[in-house]
Amino acid sequence: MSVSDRIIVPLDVATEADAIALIEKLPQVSFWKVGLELFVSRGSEILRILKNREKRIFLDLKFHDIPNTVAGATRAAATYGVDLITIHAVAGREALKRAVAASDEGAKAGGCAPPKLIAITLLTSLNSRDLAFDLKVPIELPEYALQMALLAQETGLHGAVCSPHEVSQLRQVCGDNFILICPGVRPKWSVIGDQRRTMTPGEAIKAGADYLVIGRPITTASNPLDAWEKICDELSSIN
Ligand SMILES: O=c1ccn([C@@H]2O[C@H](COP(=O)(O)O)[C@@H](O)[C@H]2O)c(=O)[nH]1
Repeated sequence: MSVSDRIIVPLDVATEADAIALIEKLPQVSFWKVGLELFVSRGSEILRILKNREKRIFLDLKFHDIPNTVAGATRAAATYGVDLITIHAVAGREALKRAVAASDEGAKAGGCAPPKLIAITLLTSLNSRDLAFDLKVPIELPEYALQMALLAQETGLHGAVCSPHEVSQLRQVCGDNFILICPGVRPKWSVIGDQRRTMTPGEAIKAGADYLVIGRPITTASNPLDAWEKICDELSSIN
């Protein structure tokens, strides 16, 4: 896989027209992420658009609900023939197990390959202080992220989303076949914004990430293609 195939760019926009404009500005991007904003505002049409253009799709709707609802949502999502689907690990063991079974059912119904199911460990917009004082979770953040990843692995999910800060430990414990995806990636020249656990693209890949999700540093740049190429150059120069 080339370095550019390891960068997933989110379509965090409100309309298909804005999404298509972005896709056309960045023809080299092979992997796009559809998240809550676009899916809630426009529904599944964007998935058809991306498939027609032979793009890979990360459907990042972060399901978090009771087991029956998570299973139903995963079954429906799996009918679209997307590559990756996210579920919050904190939905719990039963919800994760039910999602695994439902994903196969959905893919069968849709006549497509089943997606890889990816657990959210802890949002990259949260830091240790948020975890301890606001969420009242009494364990250290890296240990919490690891436990969420292990729960996902035990229940049959294929990978996890974590920040670049935890990825090396998760790689060591979960092994090479567990897909690790890192948002919270910021080139040195970009603005950090609402992300709290960040590293540069090179650092995140060196730490063990399979894929990087990089949005605003590319999508809000005055020239998105230049920003994308700068990041690809940084990644090509690491050994
Ligand atoms: O823990 C998480 C899980 C998902 N995301 C998503 O990734 C992108 C990041 O975009 P940036 O503009 O690079 O911050 C965004 O779509 C999030 O919904 C995440 O950031 N952290």
